[in-house]
Amino acid sequence: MEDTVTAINSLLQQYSLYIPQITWTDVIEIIIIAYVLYNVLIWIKDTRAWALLKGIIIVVALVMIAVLLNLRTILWIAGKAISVGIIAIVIIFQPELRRALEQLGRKRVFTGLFGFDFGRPQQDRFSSRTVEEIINATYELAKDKTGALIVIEQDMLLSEYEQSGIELDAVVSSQLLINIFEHNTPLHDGAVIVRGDRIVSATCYLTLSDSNAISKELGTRHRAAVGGSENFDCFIIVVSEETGYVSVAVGGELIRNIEGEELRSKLEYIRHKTMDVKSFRLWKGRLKSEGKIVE
Ligand SMILES: Nc1ncnc2c1ncn2[C@@H]1O[C@H](COP(=O)(O)OP(=O)(O)OP(=O)(O)O)[C@@H](O)[C@H]1O
Repeated sequence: MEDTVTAINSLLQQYSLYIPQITWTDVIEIIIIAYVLYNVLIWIKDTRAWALLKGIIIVVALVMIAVLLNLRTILWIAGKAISVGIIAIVIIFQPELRRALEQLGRKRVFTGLFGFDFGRPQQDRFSSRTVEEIINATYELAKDKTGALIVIEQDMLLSEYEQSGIELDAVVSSQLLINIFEHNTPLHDGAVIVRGDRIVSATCYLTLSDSNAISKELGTRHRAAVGGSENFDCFIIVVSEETGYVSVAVGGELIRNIEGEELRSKLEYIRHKTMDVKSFRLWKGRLKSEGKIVE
């Protein structure tokens, strides 16, 4: 065996070829870098950074042409512009970078590894009665094409959104939810925040998402649902005034036009566990493959 390895090595050396030794740390590094790059590219694709990336590719192509033609003045300007450009990118994309870091912080990798989970005690988040009340209200509102935005708190406290609205402290009931979103009533605008079995606030303002992935046919209500779920780990239900479709958003992703049974199964799930982006994507994929959602 050793003879074979030596023979192969001398053969490679003869042709000036060199195969580096790959250790298990190299493999780990390759996996980590591939994972990080993949996620950065996905993030770029879903934000304004996508247009920026295309701009950078064009600039790099122009610089390469300048190198080939030895255009020294242009190369000098490009060299000086790089450091300023990097600072400018950080300033321009500060909101996206902040959101990306927040999303990273929300991933359960570290809490799982080191055990510092600041979540609540292991008990049901809300009762199955609350699930039924939310579902009844949602589909009643959908039937009448009354727009609604219901934010269900998971692990992260939604105080920021809560404070932007009018404080309530009422047990969740379908009648109350329907009443809140009734047109031309003082509380119908904005979102309702549900914490446990109670509605804590109405007319709340959620941060609008600036994601390019949101369909152009959707307006600010859906954009607010996506934006709200980008910043916090909440589960958001949207009823469209235009179509009567029920959609849900988690982690900046939206599933449109879902059926009551699907919504019930997910609300039952988050009664006991936190729904994160990964499980939401898996659910989205399954619904798509089963043809249960229309996009
Ligand atoms: N940032 C926000 N936070 C909470 N609610 C919002 C926000 N922006 C808009 N809304 C709600 O969305 C309503 C406007 O919805 P709009 O028609 O623009 O959205 P849409 O996504 O097209 O929904 P629909 O299908 O219901 O028309 C507002 O009246 C308000 O109630």
